[in-house]
Amino acid sequence: MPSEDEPRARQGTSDEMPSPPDVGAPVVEIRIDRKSFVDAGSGRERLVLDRVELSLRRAELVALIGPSGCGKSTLLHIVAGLDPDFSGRIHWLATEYGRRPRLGYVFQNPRLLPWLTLRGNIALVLHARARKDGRIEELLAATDLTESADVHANRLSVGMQRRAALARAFVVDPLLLLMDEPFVSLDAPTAEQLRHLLLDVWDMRRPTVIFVTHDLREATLLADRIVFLSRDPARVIGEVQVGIPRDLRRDEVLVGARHGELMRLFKGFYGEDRDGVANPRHAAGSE
Ligand SMILES: Nc1ncnc2c1ncn2[C@@H]1O[C@H](COP(=O)(O)OP(=O)(O)OP(=O)(O)O)[C@@H](O)[C@H]1O
Repeated sequence: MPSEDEPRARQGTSDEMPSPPDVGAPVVEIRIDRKSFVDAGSGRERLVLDRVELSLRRAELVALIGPSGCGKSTLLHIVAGLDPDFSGRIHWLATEYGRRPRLGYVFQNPRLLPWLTLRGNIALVLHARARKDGRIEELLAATDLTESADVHANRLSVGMQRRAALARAFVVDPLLLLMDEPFVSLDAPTAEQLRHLLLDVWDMRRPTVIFVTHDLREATLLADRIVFLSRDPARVIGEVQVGIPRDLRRDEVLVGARHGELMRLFKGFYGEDRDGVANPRHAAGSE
């Protein structure tokens, strides 16, 4: 694993491949010079993110991998504007006056309001006019939830709640979608089904996506590019283009072979035990 003192390397070498042809102009340049938290116990300041730089392009899917607790969720929060307490700059390039664009956010926990129906949860994020323009029905159909639309959220299965969270994130037609381990702790077949569903729904509008995962195979299947973070503090220690053409992502043999190749890179960063990165708790059945 590269030591903290080594200069940050954009790794890839033999794994370097050009971006997919339909990846477009830059959407955002993320530069986090420093992000720290005050430790509640000791009262000391702890540096979590240190000089993290990353840019995302239109219609690009980027996976963020790093050790548990290294600061991945913190990074997403900063990009989403949920945590303004950092030094650096989130530079939006695809909107007028550099305004933050429409964002979708899929949290680890679906965070549905239990007293509302599934449709009500999705409608909640929309203006009144947009509730009537057919997009809710479109997303319900795309996520195979039409028949459950009037069921209260607390009566939905976990898999259905995750699908509803996807529908709610996509319904605002985001320019950028942030996802924090969206399929964590699902059983392996349900998680795989949802990954494919994500690709289908993504294909309808093709937003830029950045998602956190501990699962290298999930990153290989879904992402165009994988960014690897170190811990204490988190820095970008490498990135790689996955290089699987989008129309071949369902080819299990191809994905499996590329996963094997990328695993060598992964072990180079995190070592054999990969403690806290490919934690079985997070990456059920995939390593
Ligand atoms: N509000 C907060 N106050 C103090 N410390 C925090 C706060 N939020 C996060 N932290 C700490 O910052 C570090 C990074 O947390 P973060 O949740 O971003 O990590 P992560 O990489 O997403 O973790 P995981 O992979 O386990 O989900 C952790 O040590 C965490 O305890």
